[in-house]
Amino acid sequence: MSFSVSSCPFPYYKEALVAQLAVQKASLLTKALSEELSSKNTLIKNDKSPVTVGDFAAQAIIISSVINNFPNDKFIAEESSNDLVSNEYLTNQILDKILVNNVAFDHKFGYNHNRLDDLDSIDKILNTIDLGSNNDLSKGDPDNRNKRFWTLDPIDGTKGFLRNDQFAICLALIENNTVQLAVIGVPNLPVDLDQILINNDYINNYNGDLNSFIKEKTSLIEKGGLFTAVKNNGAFFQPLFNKINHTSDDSNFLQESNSIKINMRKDLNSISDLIICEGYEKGHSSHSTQSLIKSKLGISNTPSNSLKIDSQAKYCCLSKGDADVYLRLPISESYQENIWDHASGYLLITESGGTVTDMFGNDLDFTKGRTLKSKGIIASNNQYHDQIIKAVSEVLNGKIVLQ
Ligand SMILES: Nc1ncnc2c1ncn2[C@@H]1O[C@H](COP(=O)(O)OS(=O)(=O)O)[C@@H](OP(=O)(O)O)[C@H]1O
Ligand SMILES: [Mg+2]
Ligand SMILES: [Mg+2]
Ligand SMILES: [Mg+2]
Repeated sequence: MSFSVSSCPFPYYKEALVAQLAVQKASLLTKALSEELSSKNTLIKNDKSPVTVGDFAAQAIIISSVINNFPNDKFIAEESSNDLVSNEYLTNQILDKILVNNVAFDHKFGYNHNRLDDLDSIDKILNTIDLGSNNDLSKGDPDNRNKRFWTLDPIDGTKGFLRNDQFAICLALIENNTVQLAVIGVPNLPVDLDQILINNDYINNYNGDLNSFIKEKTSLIEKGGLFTAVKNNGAFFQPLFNKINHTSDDSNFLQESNSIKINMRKDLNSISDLIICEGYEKGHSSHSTQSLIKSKLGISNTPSNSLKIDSQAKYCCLSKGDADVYLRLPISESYQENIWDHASGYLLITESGGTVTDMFGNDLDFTKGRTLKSKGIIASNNQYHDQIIKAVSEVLNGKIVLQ
């Protein structure tokens, strides 16, 4: 069930290949589900957030694929089978979707290696899902310094997924206390974000049947991105649903495959030219604090300067120059960000020329357990990072209560 590649000078060569294929396979399944009504079959977890057949299936596929190739590796992943206990309907659905997707994946891409994962029973699926939390990396108050582990968000932006809007499949490898490899699949992200903005202009001035107009326009837009970053080797974009062509003896495989090297926008003329990305859900970040920060910086709050996007698709937009800053200010004093919500995006940004810090300007530490112990996230193209952090501090000092 595993496949071998000959030795390659590119760091994390085999890890990157396995991660890309696993994320692509999970993306195929979740993309199909996001267009189906039955995916709205949702459980609500103890923290009141939704989880779907797609989240569980994607987690099982990716963990199984990685473990088959790296049997000693460990995971910190979002989902747990506890949330599925005795739900026979959902467990059957998960197995069914995984088996159908195996056929679809082989048929669509015609990969000629053995299957990545080996999920053929409900027990195997549940045990695999729990490899994401049943380990010493996740329990108690772990110190994960100097350990090698993966962190996985099988569907980031589950609420966006349920709206058939933006969501992301996010996988990262942490070793030597830093994120070394990141792969993100964004099935619904337009390849060219400008097309959405152009459409918004058309839409504002359109007098006919708006619903059918939007349906027709958006169905023509090419969607789906696979983003890969390797520490000290850059960030890359390729279409998510194209065959991934790697040759094992290629020392520079990321450039040689379908992918293009990407970079954040640089050398803007003024701070008011910054395009800001924020979360879509009002319950996940403080839109009011973010508005105050934008106005302090002199950035207008128009739809083309301020994009509201679910999931780590925000980091993807920044990394290829469709936006310049991601603001995520907390809505409560007590919330701690999960490492799987930011690890992949963090490397994607730093490898495309940007910076990611907490809201005070400090680096992020992914080795302190399942959550970051810091507050807030600010990602930017670096050019005005210090000014942004200063504006955050001024706004928060004048506004002690967070929302
Ligand atoms: N209160 C609060 N504050 C901050 N973050 C929270 C909060 N509650 C949930 N979450 C996490 O938000 C993850 C989704 O993030 P998004 O960037 O998609 O949210 S949004 O775009 O702001 O709507 C979401 O990830 P998924 O569960 O994978 O969808 C959660 O881990
Ligand atoms: Mg969730
Ligand atoms: Mg998430
Ligand atoms: Mg998730």
